Amino acid sequence: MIKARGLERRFRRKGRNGGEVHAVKGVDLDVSAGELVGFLGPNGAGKTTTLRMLTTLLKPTAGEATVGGCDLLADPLGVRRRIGYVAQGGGTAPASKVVEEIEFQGRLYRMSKADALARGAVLAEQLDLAGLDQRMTATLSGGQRRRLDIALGLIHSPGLVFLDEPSTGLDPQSRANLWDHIRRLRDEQGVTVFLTTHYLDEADALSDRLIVIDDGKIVAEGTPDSLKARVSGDSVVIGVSPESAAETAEVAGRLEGAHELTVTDGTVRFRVPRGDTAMPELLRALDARGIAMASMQVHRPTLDDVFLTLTGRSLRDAEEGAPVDAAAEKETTHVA
Ligand SMILES: Nc1ncnc2c1ncn2[C@@H]1O[C@H](COP(=O)(O)OP(=O)(O)OP(=O)(O)O)[C@@H](O)[C@H]1O
Repeated sequence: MIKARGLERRFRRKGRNGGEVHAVKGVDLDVSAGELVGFLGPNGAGKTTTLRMLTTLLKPTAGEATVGGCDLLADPLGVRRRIGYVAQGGGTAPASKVVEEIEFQGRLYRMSKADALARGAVLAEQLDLAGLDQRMTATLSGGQRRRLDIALGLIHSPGLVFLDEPSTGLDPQSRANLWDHIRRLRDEQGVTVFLTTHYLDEADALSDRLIVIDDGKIVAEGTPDSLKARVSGDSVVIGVSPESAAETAEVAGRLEGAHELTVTDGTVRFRVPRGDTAMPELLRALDARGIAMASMQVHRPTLDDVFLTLTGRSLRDAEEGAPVDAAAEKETTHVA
């Protein structure tokens, strides 16, 4: 469905300070039909720029790709006919009725009014929007508006849909509901889904496969579980009194495979291959020395741990350090 080789995009910064931003630095992608792929990275990593290239909205500075079986550079129209694109923030006009948006989107794809409305009715059923066609889009809830954005992106029945940050701005319940709908698009309609996200939970819950991008380059790829398996061991955090912290660390350090040991005041942190089996042994050893444990947490590795292992930074820290102009020139309309 998607095959990209060496995709690159540079931007020239406007203004006196000028300079160049190398937003995407040679990206290779392979996505098969029926996959639900998450494209994960911090703000400013190059996700939207990659997506805009793959959807023909932005010309690559270098590289090549086929999307939906059509060559990106030689046949952009063919690509557009075969894909749906739901931009960050969507593209509905607040003063339009839902039915008008559906008709308008159908017209962009040269569909007859009757065909657009018939397809709109099917999508409304699938995306839980039935009965809302006479509502002004401004009166829809965040979740309903996001589902309408997706319905508009699917009006021409594309086999591949690109979703840019689909759940941004939604409350937890609407996000979970939207994830359900996205999963069903793939499971029940067979639509291939390529979505960008900087939410670890979204990437984890939704994607069959994750592609992680940082600073314009792919830094990892695999199922969420296989990526987590790259982080060696469970993370353990033990709380003891500050006076017994050093001795606790010494005991923990003797556990088989214990590593990344640190001590701060009364908190001892380390990683160990199997936290669940190591803990009883540690408890017995501390007990024998008369050390009382005040608290204990054992965590399976998270995608944030994966990102930290790969880049030396936590995904959240990377977000905080992201450039502020990342939102510049974001698309807010659907591909026509
Ligand atoms: N039109 C533009 N002109 C100049 N720089 C740009 C332009 N578009 C993007 N950039 C820069 O390219 C880099 C990648 O931006 P991009 O929007 O692709 O990141 P992103 O991973 O999608 O981030 P976000 O999660 O915030 O959407 C950033 O440094 C951004 O500032």
